Order: sequence, then structure tokens, then C-alpha cells
Amino acid sequence: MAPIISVKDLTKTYENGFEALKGINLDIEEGEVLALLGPNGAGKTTLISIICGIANKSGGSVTVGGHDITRDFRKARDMIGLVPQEMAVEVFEKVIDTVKFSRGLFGKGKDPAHIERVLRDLTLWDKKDNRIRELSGGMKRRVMIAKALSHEPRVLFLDEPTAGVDVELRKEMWDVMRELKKSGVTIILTTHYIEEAEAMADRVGVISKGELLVVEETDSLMKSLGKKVLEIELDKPVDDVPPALAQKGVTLSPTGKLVYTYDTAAEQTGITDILADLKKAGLRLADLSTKQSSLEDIFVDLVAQQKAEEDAA
Ligand SMILES: Nc1ncnc2c1ncn2[C@@H]1O[C@H](COP(=O)(O)OP(=O)(O)OP(=O)(O)O)[C@@H](O)[C@H]1O
Repeated sequence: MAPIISVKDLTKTYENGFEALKGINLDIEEGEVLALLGPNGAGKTTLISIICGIANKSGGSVTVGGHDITRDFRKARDMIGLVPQEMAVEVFEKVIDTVKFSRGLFGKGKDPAHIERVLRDLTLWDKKDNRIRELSGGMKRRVMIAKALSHEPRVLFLDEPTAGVDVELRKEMWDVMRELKKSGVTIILTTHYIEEAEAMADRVGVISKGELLVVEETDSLMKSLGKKVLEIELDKPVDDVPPALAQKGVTLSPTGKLVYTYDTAAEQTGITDILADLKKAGLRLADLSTKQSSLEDIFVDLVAQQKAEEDAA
């Protein structure tokens, strides 16, 4: 099946000369949930703004449902719903009116049954006559989604849907996205949170400095990213790592702790062996801690890996 969105060699240079996208290639399949993961300033918003027709591209091409976003803008845009990062709602307006208005902006005829379905799916039907300022933060976010779905798009973009919200509301938004996926809509979300990508996405794309470093099935990406660091504090610091431990990749930190990086997805982490080797070497533990490699570490790894591959080629 042809991809619902196809991005080819897409570049964006802002007027001040800043190169925000450096040749992005990406195909998005109908019905999938794709998470675009990346640090601040990576180019995520720029990418989705171009696909949604809010920003102009500098080079390359984008099609949505086979329609070129430049030549066939109207048709391409009609297929897309966008939930932007910032709340853009008229607080004095009634929920149902603002959703109907959004549909009207796309030149679509009235369809009360569709509006009702969208509001019911988002559990907003009871609130349809409330003014937006009377709603909770979670409900306001759902109104934004209802507006984006008002004209029956086949693709929904969510730009950082859970930035700055508490854990409970994040989970609520995840449930909403899962329900939307069931209805067959293709979802592209941007996020800083690995857990969000892991919980929601069929595939994850990692963007850094305007480049798409990798696009992969979430499970396999998490396997390659899922590293943890074990730090072992000894009751008496050592000058050298005992050979049996050094062989297993244990190193010494500047503060005299033994450090071991392991793959959380591996069948065996090797930690049991390391603890046994410590005992054999006559070393005693004072403390143990583990930490998950951060998003930043992962990007560093990915960039280093990419560079090594380029050098080898
Ligand atoms: N209008 C503009 N003019 C010049 N540079 C811009 C403009 N808009 C964005 N940029 C720059 O382009 C880069 C990518 O920005 P973008 O907003 O796409 O990143 P992002 O990945 O969405 O980041 P965040 O996670 O912080 O939202 C940033 O360095 C940003 O400063």
C-alpha cells in the first residue's frame, strides 16, 4: 500500500540562514502511530509545520494521500488534523460551537452526527454546552483534539500532546490516542519522552539537529536504546579494576566507583556474575545504584554510531 505521507529530501533553511531540516526522508503508513522523538530544537515542529502547510519548505517534496502539499495544497491539507503545542481555544466559546467552527474553516458542510461522534469519543458530549474556560486542563486538551478531528482528517498530528502535564493527565491522553488509533486514524506525535514513545508508538523516528537519525519499530529501537548503568561503591576504593571484572566491561569512575553498562532488554544482564566476581576478589560493597541512560545519552550514542558508520563506509 502506498504510504499516506511521503517526505522526500525535505530541507528547511529559515530566513536567518539557520538550517533546521537537512534532507528528511520518511514514509508514514496509514493507520500507524509514529512518534518523533528529539531534544529541544531538533526540528520536530518545523517538520510537522511543513507537512501541515503552516511553514514553507526550502527543498524536497511532501505528499499526503498522494497529493503534493505545494501543488495540491487544499486536498493535502483537508486530510490532516493538527493539534498544536500551544492551546489555541476561544475560552468564552461553547465546546460544541468551537468544534463546529473548526469544521467550517475547512469548507465542509454541517454534519451534526460527526460532531456528536467526535465529542462522544473524546468524552466531551456532556460538556458540549459548557464554555471552554469552565473545563479542566485535560478537557481543554481534548477540545483541541476534537477541533482537529472536526473535518474528518485521516491523519492527526499531535505536537507534544503531554508537555508539561501531570502523570495522570498524561495517561488520560494516552488512552485518548489509543482510542483514536482504533478508529483507524494515522497519528504522528512529537515528544521528548521515551516512555511516551514506548507506550504509544508503532514506530519511532529520532530527530537530532535537523536529521532523522533512525526510524524503527518501537520494540527494536527500545532494545537498542534500553541501557542502564550500574554503579558499585566499594567499602574500600580500589586503584584498578580486578581483571575478571575488567574483562566483563567494568570500568572505574573518577570517583572510584565501579561502573557497568548493561542492556535492559538482554536475557542476561551479567550482574549476578559481576557480584560473584566481586566476592571472589575479596571486595565488599558499600552501596549499589542503577540509572537509566538518558535521552541525551541515547542521542550521543546514535550520533556517534552514525558517524562511525559513515567513516567506515
Ligand atoms: N522562524 C524561525 N527562524 C529561525 N530559526 C527558527 C525558526 N523557527 C525555528 N527555528 C529554529 O529551528 C530549530 C528547530 O526548531 P523546532 O521548533 O522545529 O524544534 P523542535 O524539535 O520542535 O523543538 P522543541 O522540542 O523545543 O519544540 C531550532 O534551532 C529553532 O531555533
